Amino acid sequence: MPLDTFAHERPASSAGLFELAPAKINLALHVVGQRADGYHLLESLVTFADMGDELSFCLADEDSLMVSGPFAPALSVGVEVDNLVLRARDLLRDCLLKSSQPAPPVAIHLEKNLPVAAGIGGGSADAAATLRGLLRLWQAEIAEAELLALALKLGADVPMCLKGEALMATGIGEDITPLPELPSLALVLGNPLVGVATPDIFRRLATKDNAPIGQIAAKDWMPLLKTLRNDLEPPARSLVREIDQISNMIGGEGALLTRMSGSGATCFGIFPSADMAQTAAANLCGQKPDWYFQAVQTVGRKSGETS
Ligand SMILES: C[C@@](CO)(OP(=O)(O)O)[C@H](O)COP(=O)(O)OP(=O)(O)OC[C@H]1O[C@@H](n2ccc(N)nc2=O)[C@H](O)[C@@H]1O
Ligand SMILES: Nc1ncnc2c1ncn2[C@@H]1O[C@H](COP(=O)(O)OP(=O)(O)O)[C@@H](O)[C@H]1O
Repeated sequence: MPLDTFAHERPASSAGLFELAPAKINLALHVVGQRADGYHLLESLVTFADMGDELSFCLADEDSLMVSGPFAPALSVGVEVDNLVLRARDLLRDCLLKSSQPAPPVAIHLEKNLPVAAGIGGGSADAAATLRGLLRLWQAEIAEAELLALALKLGADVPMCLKGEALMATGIGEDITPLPELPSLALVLGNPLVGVATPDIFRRLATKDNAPIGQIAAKDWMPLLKTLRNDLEPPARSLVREIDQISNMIGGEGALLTRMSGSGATCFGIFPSADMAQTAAANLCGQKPDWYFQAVQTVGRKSGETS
């Protein structure tokens, strides 16, 4: 028997300890420099959706990972060993065994609801949810700084996904300042289902020392967000021509603002209300049934409707 079994069928029961791996949304992303190792220095205003991949964890006789859901097929090639869920499990187990904490075999089920290589951090969110879930399942303890360091080994976005709250990320994405004042927003996410490799987009950047976001002291978030950008948008638009189209389609439904998240190709629109976002997503699905459109509400301070 292989150590990790991998299948796309939903298991008979997905009972077990549950973790949501919410979609990450970069409301703004400024590239402000580059480190000697090639990683880029960012300032990014990040929030998280109320939906995402869904993971469950059960103690078992042997380790396994089962993947189901609409985007499971997108993970089918070569990801049996590379899956960030397995990398997170193995890294955490190694770390716990060093402090003599037990980390017995576990059956993991991943319901892949988020498009893959889409700029909304599905893999990073899965890795973070695995760390959170296994710590609970194994009733293990680890200092927060050590956990964040472990998360960073899995990817620059994994520490922020561990937090799952509105925040400002600096450094390569790992320096996190919570932004509890950021309101909950009604968004529509749209993706043409063209996967984008993050390194390709960073490589195509024309300028790496762009104007920073700087101090945030906002009361009126919409005017502030309109002054901010995603510096990865021009290189992504030049690579994936559908980004123009999807952004215009979301804008045409009455969004107050449209932007791309992360390295793309997912674009989002901010809508005045959850009802308007739901209607817009339904209209967009009707126009392009083969693309991905999803209305979401982001985490954050509840402040009624977006102005
Ligand atoms: C661009 C962002 C914005 O939130 O999101 P996604 O588009 O991936 O969702 C992130 O910075 C992605 O973070 P993550 O996907 O965890 O990146 P990693 O696995 O650590 O790195 C993948 C590759 O992206 C590039 N990279 C990543 C982060 C960064 N600050 N500078 C970089 O240059 C490097 O080429 C690296 O080899
Ligand atoms: N559980 C996972 N979910 C998604 N992608 C994964 C996962 N494990 C490994 N990957 C790999 O990580 C890469 C980035 O995926 P993802 O996190 O979805 O996109 P992005 O970095 O654009 O937000 C993909 O090319 C995929 O092969």
